[in-house]
Amino acid sequence: MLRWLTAGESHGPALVAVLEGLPAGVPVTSSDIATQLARRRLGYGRGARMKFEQDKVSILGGIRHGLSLGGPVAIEVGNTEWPKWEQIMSADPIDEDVLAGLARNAPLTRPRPGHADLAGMQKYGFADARPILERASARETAARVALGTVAQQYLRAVLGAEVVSHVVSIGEAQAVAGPLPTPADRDAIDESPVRAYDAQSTERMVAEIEAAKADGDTLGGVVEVLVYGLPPGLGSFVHADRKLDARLAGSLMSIQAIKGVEVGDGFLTARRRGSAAHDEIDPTENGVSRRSNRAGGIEGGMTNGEVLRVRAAMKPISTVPRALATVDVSTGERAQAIHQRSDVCAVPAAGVVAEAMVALVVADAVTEKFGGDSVAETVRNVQSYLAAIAATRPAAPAAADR
Ligand SMILES: Cc1cc2nc3c(=O)[nH]c(=O)nc-3n(C[C@H](O)[C@H](O)[C@H](O)COP(=O)(O)O)c2cc1C
Ligand SMILES: C=C(O[C@@H]1CC(C(=O)O)=C[C@@H](OP(=O)(O)O)[C@H]1O)C(=O)O
Repeated sequence: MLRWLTAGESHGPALVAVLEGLPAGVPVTSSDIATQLARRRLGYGRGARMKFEQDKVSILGGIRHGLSLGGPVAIEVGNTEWPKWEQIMSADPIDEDVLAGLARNAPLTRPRPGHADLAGMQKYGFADARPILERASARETAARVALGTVAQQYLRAVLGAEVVSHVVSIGEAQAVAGPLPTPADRDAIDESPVRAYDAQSTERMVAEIEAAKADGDTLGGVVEVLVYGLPPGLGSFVHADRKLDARLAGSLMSIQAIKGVEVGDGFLTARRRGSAAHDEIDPTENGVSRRSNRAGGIEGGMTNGEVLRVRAAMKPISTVPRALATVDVSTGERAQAIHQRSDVCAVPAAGVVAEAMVALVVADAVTEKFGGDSVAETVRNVQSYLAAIAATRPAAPAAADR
């Protein structure tokens, strides 16, 4: 079993992340993590903060000389913005007069519709949105991406599995239909400013973001995550909390601003007849083959050996420059919601975060199925299972379209 936790605020000194349950021998370096964190920062439509802030990675425990030790892995992602916020976000009490003199510390009393502000202020008893937005902020996703990097390294080491993501739509700009991207397409996707798979979609999505920005508006969209190289049988049908599709949906939905999740063809499948909804199976000389992968690689809460395919829908950013109507909680009067700087669209970044969440959930399911205190032991267990099911394994994953 893998367990993980993050802590830290958006403008605090650092985010911290802990991953427990990882076997010994997984290759991980701080530069692997920094590379993934840099991918999360990219993307057309992100706000000013992405340009001037850096993610400062330190591995604090669980790794020695580039390999995991079997104990909890602890990672710190420093917020380089911290010096500007040191007094406002100080853990220790600060002199009231000093605080009162800081313009940035003025209470935020005009909650943004769509953000955590108002319900959070009510729930935790604050008259200021600052203590709410600091933790609700998607800054926390940097810690998730750090953990996801470790999970991806584990999946690669024990199964040779690879996680890929791309942006399917931004606002009304939808990617053109075509074959699914593979791990070989990863660099090309990252070179697209919106992390779309083809140049034509990139151009339309960039134009969509530019139009929203010019209108003082924001945008959401849909990302897709694919995992190549998974064996059949991860997850289970036997109980609600062991179903892999349910676990993937929950973890994707836990990403800030994600409001919908699809497994395989998802909502489209609901419109089809049964004869056109499933993936027919043929025997082959060395295993089986499926004619399609509409199920997205999951049947009965378990992987079936096809490419795992899930989508997550992100709502538009709620800090809308053309500010939305709200109430000033200090006066009870009508007001316009807080707006300072903000992202116009963070869908490309959300795809990188979604990769991390999928990697963590799948890695957890792999530890359950194959156990092992070291990578070598897990690999032995994987090999023995694969040999036992050789006759009914997919010989080659079915082709599917985006
Ligand atoms: C990568 C990423 C960046 C985000 N950037 C912003 C932002 O700049 N401004 C904003 O208001 N919301 C942003 N959000 C969304 C908010 O964090 C989110 O809407 C808020 O925490 C409320 O949670 P909910 O939308 O899940 O209900 C971002 C989300 C992600 C995943
Ligand atoms: C800092 C990050 O994202 C932040 C997520 C976020 C939000 O409300 O979720 C709001 C913005 O922060 P600020 O209000 O300080 O400009 C984003 O920049 C990050 O992703 O590293």
